[in-house]
Amino acid sequence: MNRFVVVTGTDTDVGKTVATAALAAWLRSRGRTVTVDKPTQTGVLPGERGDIDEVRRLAGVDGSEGVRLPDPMAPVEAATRVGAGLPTLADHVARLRGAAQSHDHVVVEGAGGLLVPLTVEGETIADLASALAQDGGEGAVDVVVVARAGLGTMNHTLLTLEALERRGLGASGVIIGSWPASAPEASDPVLLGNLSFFENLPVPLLACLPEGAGRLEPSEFQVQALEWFAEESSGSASRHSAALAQRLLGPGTNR
Ligand SMILES: Nc1ncnc2c1ncn2[C@@H]1O[C@H](COP(=O)(O)OP(=O)(O)OP(=O)(O)O)[C@@H](O)[C@H]1O
Ligand SMILES: C[C@H](N)[C@H](N)CCCCCC(=O)O
Ligand SMILES: [Mg+2]
Repeated sequence: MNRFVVVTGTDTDVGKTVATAALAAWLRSRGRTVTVDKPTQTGVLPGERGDIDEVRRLAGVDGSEGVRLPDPMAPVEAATRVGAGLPTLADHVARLRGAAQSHDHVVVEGAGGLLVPLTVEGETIADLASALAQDGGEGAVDVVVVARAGLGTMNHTLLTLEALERRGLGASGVIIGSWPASAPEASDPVLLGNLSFFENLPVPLLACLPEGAGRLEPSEFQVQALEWFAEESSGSASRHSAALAQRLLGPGTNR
């Protein structure tokens, strides 16, 4: 069973945090112990609420941060601005492996998109996923890509999948971070086309999170998260989370 789920995105602000919370809530509902980690949290002051606090609130799981920096920028630049250091890749791996000792799954949320440098040496969340995979053996890591629903997402999604592939890290699937409310795909040809694009990717569309999901009450969020990852074809998209469920939860648990 896979231990680490690395949640990356096609960009910043695509819904990684809500997707991380939804994945954590889904795993928890399946009886798994889950923790979440944000290796580099930028744009948040000490005492303010960061992405992990949001995931904690929505999904009811515990969590950790590798480093927190106040400027809303990429990690290396944010660290330079305040003269702070950054954890090394080995520091991140050690912290995450520590978290994995006491949890069935560690869900890791990157900062921005796949190739944003997280360390002074320029390593990215893709390098972190590779390091965890090497450490944990084959199949120890799932990489999930969160993508936008609207115009521009085809290019960003394909670039991200290609970059993963090039690094020998197949994506386990894609999550649409925020699908506009009230089924506008019926009247919006761009959304209709994008839905078909996502459904025909070589990797599964795992979930299509409704716009405003992060504003749901946590109890409701946790109930709905099960439906977002359900196998049935309903609502806006037919979803294919069976493979991920099997990898994360074991055989015969794809519902
Ligand atoms: N609790 C929330 N309620 C409503 N909207 C939210 C909430 N949290 C985030 N959003 C909005 O959802 C969108 C996606 O934000 P999110 O934090 O999920 O992005 P992200 O992909 O995690 O980016 P980052 O790289 O900063 O981690 C943003 O436009 C943000 O303003
Ligand atoms: C501050 C922001 N919300 C993220 N945490 C950091 C995003 C870095 C993106 C860098 C880039 O791709 O240009
Ligand atoms: Mg986030």
